[in-house]
Amino acid sequence: MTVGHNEGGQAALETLIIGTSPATQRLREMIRRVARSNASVMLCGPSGSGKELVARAIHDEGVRSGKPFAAINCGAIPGELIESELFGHEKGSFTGATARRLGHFEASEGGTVFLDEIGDMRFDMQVKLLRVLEDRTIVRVGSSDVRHVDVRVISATHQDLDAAIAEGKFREDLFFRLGVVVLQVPSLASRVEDIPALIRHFQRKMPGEAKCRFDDEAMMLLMQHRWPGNVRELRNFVERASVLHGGETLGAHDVAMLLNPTAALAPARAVPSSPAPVQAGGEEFITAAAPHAKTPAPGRPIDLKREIETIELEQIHVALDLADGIISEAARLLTLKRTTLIEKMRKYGVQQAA
Ligand SMILES: Nc1ncnc2c1ncn2[C@@H]1O[C@H](COP(=O)(O)OP(=O)(O)OP(=O)(O)O)[C@@H](O)[C@H]1O
Repeated sequence: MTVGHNEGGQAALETLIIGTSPATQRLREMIRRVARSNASVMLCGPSGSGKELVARAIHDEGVRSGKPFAAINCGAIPGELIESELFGHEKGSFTGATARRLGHFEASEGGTVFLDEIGDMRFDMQVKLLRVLEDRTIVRVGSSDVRHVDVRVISATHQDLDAAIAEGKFREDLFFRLGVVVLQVPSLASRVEDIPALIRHFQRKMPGEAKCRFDDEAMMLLMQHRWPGNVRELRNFVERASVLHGGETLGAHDVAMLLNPTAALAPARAVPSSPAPVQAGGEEFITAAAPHAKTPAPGRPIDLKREIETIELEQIHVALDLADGIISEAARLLTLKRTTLIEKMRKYGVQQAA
């Protein structure tokens, strides 16, 4: 469960939402506009794209900034507890309710409640939330007193709520109430120009770690990666790179390895997840999965040569690990001539084991 309270903190939007891509500039502009109003905002976007950060930014930029901000992950709270989490309960209202407890709506009076993963909210709870949005009142569990609350509601989802509405799992009237303004938070793949600035930002936030640098090819590879985990994945990548390569300048092959950390665990991990060994020309070899052969994002060009080189480099590392660095053995696994493998290793700057 994610619950956080923030008593203000007026960071400039540019230092909070990092990036200069057109998509990020538009997003900041929308944040400024909605922050001036009190309207309910629904944030849509893939996991790790920064929806919670945007919710905090809307709160911090608006008149409620000095008041509490509570973030609640609706998907992480058991269905039977969510009502009490949000609206509170009276002592003895259910087993375990040993004392009266304020819910987040009352505790955040004057501020903002951020309901993350709203698509996971149970249908019966959706009805109760709708009443809060319509009347601005809550009723604690075990009480009949109706209490007025002054709270702004921001919600977020990475799910297709249209489909959930069509299947009868999400109330359409609640959707309209929650999404007076619907903001799309873009995926990282659709704003790759932000990547260098985001890397610097995350490096600054890791004061204990020596920074690593990325050469031009490494940066190009980072900008071509699909980032299925979005900014969260990039943050984890920067952390991994700093821990393993602090103070170094990384090239494309280092980045390829860091982007696919399980390859470094071969043979213990990479091989079992690969398809079973197959026989070809009387020789057994491993058909390794192609971890970077991903579905392209709609409308984005694919640099096929670079994709293939990334996969090739990863598989060279996997084979070398499997072969304990013995090049002739790695070449056999890759069904390459030894000299061809050495040529490829030179091309990618892969060191031969001492
Ligand atoms: N534009 C940005 N500038 C700086 N940091 C960012 C940006 N976007 C996202 N982040 C960081 O990326 C991480 C993931 O963001 P966040 O938790 O807000 O994503 P989310 O969309 O709410 O994810 P989920 O759907 O899984 O809850 C956080 O550490 C957040 O601070």
